[in-house]
Amino acid sequence: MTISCPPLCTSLSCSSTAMLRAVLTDTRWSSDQASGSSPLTPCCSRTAGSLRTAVSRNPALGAAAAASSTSESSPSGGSSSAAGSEGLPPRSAAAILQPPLGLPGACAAAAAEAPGRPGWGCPAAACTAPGAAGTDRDPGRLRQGRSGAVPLPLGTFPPPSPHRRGHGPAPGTVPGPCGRSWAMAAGGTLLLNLSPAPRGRSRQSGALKRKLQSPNGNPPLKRKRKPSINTFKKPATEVDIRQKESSSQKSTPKKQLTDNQNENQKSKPFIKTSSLFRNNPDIPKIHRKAVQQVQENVFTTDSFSQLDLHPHLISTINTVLKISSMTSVQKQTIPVLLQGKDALVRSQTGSGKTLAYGIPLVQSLQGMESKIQRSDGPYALILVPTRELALQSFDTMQKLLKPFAWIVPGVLMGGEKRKSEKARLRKGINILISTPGRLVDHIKSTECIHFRCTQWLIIDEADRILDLGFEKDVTVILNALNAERQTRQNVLLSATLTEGVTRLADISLNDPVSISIADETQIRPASQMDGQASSSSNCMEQENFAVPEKLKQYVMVVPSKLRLVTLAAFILEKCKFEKHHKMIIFFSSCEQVEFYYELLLKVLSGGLESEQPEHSSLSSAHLQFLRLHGNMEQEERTEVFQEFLKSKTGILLCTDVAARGLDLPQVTWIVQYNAPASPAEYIHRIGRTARIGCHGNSLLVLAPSEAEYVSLLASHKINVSEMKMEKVLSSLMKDNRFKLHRPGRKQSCGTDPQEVRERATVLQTRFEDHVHSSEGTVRWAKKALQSFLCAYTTYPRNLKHIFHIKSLHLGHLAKSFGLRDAPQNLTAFSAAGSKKKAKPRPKRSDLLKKTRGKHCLAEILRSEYSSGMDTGVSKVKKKKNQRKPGNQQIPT
Ligand SMILES: Nc1ncnc2c1ncn2[C@@H]1O[C@H](COP(=O)(O)OP(=O)(O)OP(=O)(O)O)[C@@H](O)[C@H]1O
Repeated sequence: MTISCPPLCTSLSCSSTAMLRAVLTDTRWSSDQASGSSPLTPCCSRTAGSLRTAVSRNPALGAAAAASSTSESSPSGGSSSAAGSEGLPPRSAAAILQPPLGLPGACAAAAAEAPGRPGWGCPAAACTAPGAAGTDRDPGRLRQGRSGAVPLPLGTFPPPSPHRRGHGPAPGTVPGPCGRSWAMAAGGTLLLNLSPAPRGRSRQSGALKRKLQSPNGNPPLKRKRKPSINTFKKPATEVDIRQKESSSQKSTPKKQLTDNQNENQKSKPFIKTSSLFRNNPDIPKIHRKAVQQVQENVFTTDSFSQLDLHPHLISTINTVLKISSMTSVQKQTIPVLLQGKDALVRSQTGSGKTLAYGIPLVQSLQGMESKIQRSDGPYALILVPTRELALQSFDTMQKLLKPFAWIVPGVLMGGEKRKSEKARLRKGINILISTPGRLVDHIKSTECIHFRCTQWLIIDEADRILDLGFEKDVTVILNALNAERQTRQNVLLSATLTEGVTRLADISLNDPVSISIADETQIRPASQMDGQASSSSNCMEQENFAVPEKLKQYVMVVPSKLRLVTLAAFILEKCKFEKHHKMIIFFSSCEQVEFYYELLLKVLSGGLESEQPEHSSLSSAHLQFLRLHGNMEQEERTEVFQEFLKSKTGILLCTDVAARGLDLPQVTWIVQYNAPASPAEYIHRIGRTARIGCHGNSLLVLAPSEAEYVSLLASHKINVSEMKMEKVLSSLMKDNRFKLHRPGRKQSCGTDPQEVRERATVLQTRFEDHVHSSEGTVRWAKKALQSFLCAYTTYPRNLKHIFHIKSLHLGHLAKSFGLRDAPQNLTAFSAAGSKKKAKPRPKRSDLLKKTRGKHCLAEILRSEYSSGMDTGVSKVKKKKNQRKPGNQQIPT
């Protein structure tokens, strides 16, 4: 069978598509040609490069970070910590990560504007782009800024900066564009401080700013507090917290304090605990259109025996897999594939797509005229994006092949010794399941691998395989297949077949049948598809994905400072007090997973109880934490996967490595602690629960500045209900480990909001105490925070208005990593040991060439899915002592 490709479509601008087309028309595409064309790589390079350059070249980072700190624990008098939350306008994380004003070439919003995805705008262009206007690197703004303060009529408020939505103004100030403050001056005139604040004059301008913020001309209270000598050494006691809380309750607004009152404050004992509940941005009202979700009928009443299948195969399905009737996608897909046709299959998560291709594959292979020999090599190639999914698919194929023992399945997935994989390939594998990276590695280095008999190519999670920068790998694989055999049956599957896949399908599938369970016309023959090519791609552009019927979706808007305690309260509520829950929590980077795993384990699971024997009777022994991410040793990764697969309860902290395809039974809650990069990824993450007709729940945690994400989901017909943070926090009332002991206080009943806050503060203090218990843990927290910021810059351009690094408040964020202050040395990890002088910002073309910067971000994204051969990323070793935060080696 020859794959006939349609004439070259001019609308296919994507280079990868062109590559693939060339491959599929049997033009041999050299890997050299292919190598430069992955759009992801240069963008990663650019983003990470920009970030690294910005961070490492900015000598003022420490000062900038200090200015954004929010903790009350730091000494005041000119020290860092007061500014962020207690009076001065918050400094965004972008400011910390960006080059200083006035440096050559520092015009662009380096970190913030630098994209990590194909098609993102060039950083140089960003200085004139609307998104960049209003930053303090905007040349236009600078010129304007030199004119100094601009009086506005009374009551005239400046328009809020698009990137500071939801941040409430500090007392006496209104945050303005460019991260500057609008101050209420005497006489009721609003003054905009537009001075660009050159570095040498920052103290002066800071003083001016403080004066402007204080109506009586006095510097704000924070600046007048007496510094503590023993800032971080003495752990906070509950008495400290109580005093802190009561003083904060009684205190009048800062701007109304007289000097006398300030003196009183000075005499109070130093309090180390942060003010979790003050100066948080308002939680915006969630406006969401009630949308009709796309829903599919998962089940049919038709049994497998209605199909023309081998009786042993039917009995295996019934007895080994314990399945009797077909799901909709199976009913639609199996007959099509049995007819030898190509197919493009879309059906909701957990609807049985694996068997939809597995059953016809086994049926066709077992019935081949000349019996399959092991030495024939692969008859079928199944590509999947992750190792765990490879293992899972292998497991399913093994079960299906039970009665047909002469057909040998095998898996190549990285992380295993290449030698043993080669030996297995030499012996012969008839159904080869692999991740693309690992297969390419073998194509290049294993002589015995061949595809002379390969008649099936199945790409599961096809959209993911393409958008992860695997195009190059897929190109190499298709080249290898085409070189040895021209005819093949091709199948692409996913719950979210996006536009990119449709383009690939147009060129890679031969007269395919498009099967989409949610569509009204569920099966469209290839002939109809040809005539409707454009409408088909329009349908994909719309990207309305089906959501399992019994899945309840929630969203919770939580200010950055409160994220960690709220997550902890949620875990306690579901997994300790309600019990019988099995939960998956998604984070945006491997470092965060490692960090939060240790932290939650220590603080919630009673790891600290040895240090606090009085609480040992309140052990949370039921909480079983596990973690899974791409930087773990494969052996441990498999162990964790198997353990979570079999367990009935537990909490798995993971990256998107677990987002696709994994069928983990009895998962009741999916928590997305960091929002996914696209609605498609949202669908896959939540799809780890409510599978095959079961019930399930999901919770998406958003910052106030990210609340608009809800509308975005609604535009894809995804409905979420709001869950209130206060309600989640109130579950801390059930855990007396976090009770603040006040002498003479009666046992409270119900949920006194003040007591909830006290308990949240106690819990936050526990987190902070643990993080600050050693230098290693502090460094680890900073590294996790840095990786979060790095990942934050990779949101695609069309989501930048929601997830913009400029919207983040570094000091507040630091709290959610258990840090008492905004970190002052985020450069440490990228510039450690480097004594190079600050260089002018490299040109974009240079950034594209640089590989060092590329590694940072590319590894964050790709290490999750790598072949396991050559990442160069520091692996999390299995040995216990190497996992201890204190022993953590920070890669430079
Ligand atoms: N006909 C059926 N009846 C009952 N259960 C089934 C049937 N077919 C498959 N299953 C079970 O449904 C679960 C989900 O199947 P599968 O993993 O293939 O879903 P999927 O559609 O590939 O999901 P995802 O899109 O997340 O990859 C599995 O546990 C599988 O054993």
